Amino acid sequence: MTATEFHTKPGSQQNETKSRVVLSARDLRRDFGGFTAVNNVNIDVHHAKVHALIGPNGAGKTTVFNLLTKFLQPTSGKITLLGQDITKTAPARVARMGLVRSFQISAIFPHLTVLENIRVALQRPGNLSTQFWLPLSKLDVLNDRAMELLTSVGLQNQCNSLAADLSYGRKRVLEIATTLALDPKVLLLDEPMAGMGGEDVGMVAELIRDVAKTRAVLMVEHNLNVVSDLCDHITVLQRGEILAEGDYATVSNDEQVKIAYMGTDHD
Ligand SMILES: Nc1ncnc2c1ncn2[C@@H]1O[C@H](COP(=O)(O)OP(=O)(O)OP(=O)(O)O)[C@@H](O)[C@H]1O
Repeated sequence: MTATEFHTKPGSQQNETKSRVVLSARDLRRDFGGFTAVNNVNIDVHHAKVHALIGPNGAGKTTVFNLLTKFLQPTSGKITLLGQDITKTAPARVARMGLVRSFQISAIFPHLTVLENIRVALQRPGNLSTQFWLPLSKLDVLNDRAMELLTSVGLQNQCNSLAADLSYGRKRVLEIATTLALDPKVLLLDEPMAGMGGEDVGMVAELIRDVAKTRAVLMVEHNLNVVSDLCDHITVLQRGEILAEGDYATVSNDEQVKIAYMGTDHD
């Protein structure tokens, strides 16, 4: 199976046990002028699960991400985070409430070391941002926590390397680690495997699996091998609306999904 073909994977069905919803969207809609990019979208993201948002180009995945993180305001609908209505809440406040979005590799400071990158990220939740005028050495209190975080993502041996010198995959791991410094309850990842080779994909998939043991992960992902291996629940979008949802076995067996992906109704 190639990464873009949607085939049934025998034995890939996973039990979807009833669990706690931490992020939900109801009747989400977003218009751009006269064009409706997202319509009637309902999503429930569960604690300790990996949820994928997939669909062909232009399906509305990025728009849904921007709506959930409040970078875009919905035309209508309701978004709830940890039981609180965030439909009209500003993005910065939503992030402080625990909904954190990964900003790809560009979010890393390339000329700081790996450890310094994490220390900078740790300043935010620790209210140390007002201490920017202090010398970096004053931030040594953060080293223990930073090393703990780096160890948890397997970057402890690169702690003194410049971020710029890391491999592409490790840069992505570092970037995810900087988001973990905010201790998110829900982590949104936009194409975390984009541009990666097989070995790096395996490393980042392992990290995401680990991260999702204690928080919800919602990810846009084009690589269907990754989706089938990693994701507990999948929402398939097409032309801004939900085409199918369920575990991988369910959506991969859905005739509408096969047609959307293959442009045909046979395997
Ligand atoms: N700011 C905007 N103004 C007008 N149209 C927009 C805007 N943002 C997105 N769209 C349109 O909304 C539709 C959904 O776009 P979106 O980027 O959400 O899709 P996507 O599923 O993320 O696509 P891709 O996989 O190609 O990134 C597209 O037709 C796009 O052209």
